[in-house]
Amino acid sequence: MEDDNHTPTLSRQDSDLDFSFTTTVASSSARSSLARSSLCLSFNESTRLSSASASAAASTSSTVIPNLHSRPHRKSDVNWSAIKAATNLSSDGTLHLRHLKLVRLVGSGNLGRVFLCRLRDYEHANFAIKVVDNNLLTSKKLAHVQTEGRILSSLDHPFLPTLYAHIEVSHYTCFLIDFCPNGDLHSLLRKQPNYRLPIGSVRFFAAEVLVALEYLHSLGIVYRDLKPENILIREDGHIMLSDFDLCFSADVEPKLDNRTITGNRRSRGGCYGGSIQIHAEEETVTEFVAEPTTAFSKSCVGTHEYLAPELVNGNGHGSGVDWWAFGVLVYELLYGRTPFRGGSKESTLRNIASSKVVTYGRETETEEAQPGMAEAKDLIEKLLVKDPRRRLGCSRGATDIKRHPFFDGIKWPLIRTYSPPEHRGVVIKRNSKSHASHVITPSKRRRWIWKGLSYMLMKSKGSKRNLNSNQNYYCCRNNVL
Ligand SMILES: Nc1ncnc2c1ncn2[C@@H]1O[C@H](COP(=O)(O)OP(=O)(O)OP(=O)(O)O)[C@@H](O)[C@H]1O
Repeated sequence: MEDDNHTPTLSRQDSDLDFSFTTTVASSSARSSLARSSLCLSFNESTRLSSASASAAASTSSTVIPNLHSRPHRKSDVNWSAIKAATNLSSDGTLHLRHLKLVRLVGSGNLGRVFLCRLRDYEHANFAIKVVDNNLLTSKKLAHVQTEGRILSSLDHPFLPTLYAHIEVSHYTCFLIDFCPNGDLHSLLRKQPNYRLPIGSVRFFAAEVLVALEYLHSLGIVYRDLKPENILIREDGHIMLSDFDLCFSADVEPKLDNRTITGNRRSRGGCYGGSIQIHAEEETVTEFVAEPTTAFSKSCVGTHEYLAPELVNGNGHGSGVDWWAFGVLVYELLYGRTPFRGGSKESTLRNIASSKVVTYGRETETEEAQPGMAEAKDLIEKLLVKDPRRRLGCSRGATDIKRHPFFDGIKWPLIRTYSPPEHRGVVIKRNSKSHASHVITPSKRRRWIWKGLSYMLMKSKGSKRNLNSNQNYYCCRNNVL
């Protein structure tokens, strides 16, 4: 229970904080030791953090809770409900570290360590907490932490993390986000024969990443660190992009474009059948286009094997770097290696910058003849175009990539409902909402009110017909609450 006499000062809070993340815990990192690290050679002037503001940031102590009602995609999420319940019970209406219980270390990176944690009073909701020790970071890295916090707080998408709380305590910055128990795509690849995924799985993961990138671009965010290590697999088998410290923001004007497509329509020659006639038909479709237009940065950031040529050349780059990296990703998932990898990091960069075209190596004829393989290669070749002005995706964004034949048959608005592929090393929990009963949410309370109301109506009217209609109404409400 919350202490009623609680004074929200740092010293009082510190006494009941669980600072166990300061102790050394044996790592059970889901990330393989072969994971490729990101590089960062220079920074945009606009994102540089002065040491004065860095130390000011480090010394603040606050809990920043994102607006609990501004996440439409989380409306029925049990973790979100648990956070809301814990926050409502908190004496000052905010979440503190003392509300959390660290379970184990799941991984560590350049900026900090990530722990699995739970809310003390809602044991069934798992979260990941990224803990950054500001005292250990240079001002450049502190700027990255700030970027990550800013980006995380703006996201609301099923394939991106939800920031449940941003806690600044003493010299620690903590981000509470969704926990992904199935590790990352890099570790998953390394468990597969020849580090390769079947083409159906490649299509599934690529489609989800594409939708996540489209969302980021529509917010004007260029991701710049796409690689399998940063694609985490959620409990339900869907993906979650992570690691937003290398992102940069640009202007974007999402718009609806009309496009005319010509296709063939088949029709019967009369009311009762007859010969089939084929008509050439023009159709106008309205498409969502949201590609950052003014995106421009000269920083060389990312991971060697995934860097686009314009990044390597240092001539400045825009959102096209994400579409290049997307091509490298599809290639790696399909072939178990990246297309320009050389014997050293320098030779990798030389291969990327040179006009070398993408090659595929010696795959067996049977593998190459798999349905979808020709389309996958065509997609890769259209994405791995050195000149960003001619690269697929660079003018109209994800909309153009979604229409590529490799993704034929995907119903994009329904993508969240597709069953994720099963693989060795991934345990998919089909109904991740099974622990909903442990949290009393406002919507549940409303349901109880409705139940009570329908019971009262039933008693007052005494009619079976009315009872049924009330029940039906209640069921309908249930679906929309
Ligand atoms: N939400 C999560 N659920 C489960 N594991 C996670 C989660 N977020 C991060 N991890 C794991 O923790 C490790 C470090 O996380 P992350 O990459 O975010 O840290 P970082 O300090 O930003 O690293 P980087 O060096 O890539 O910048 C990774 O191995 C990742 O797999």
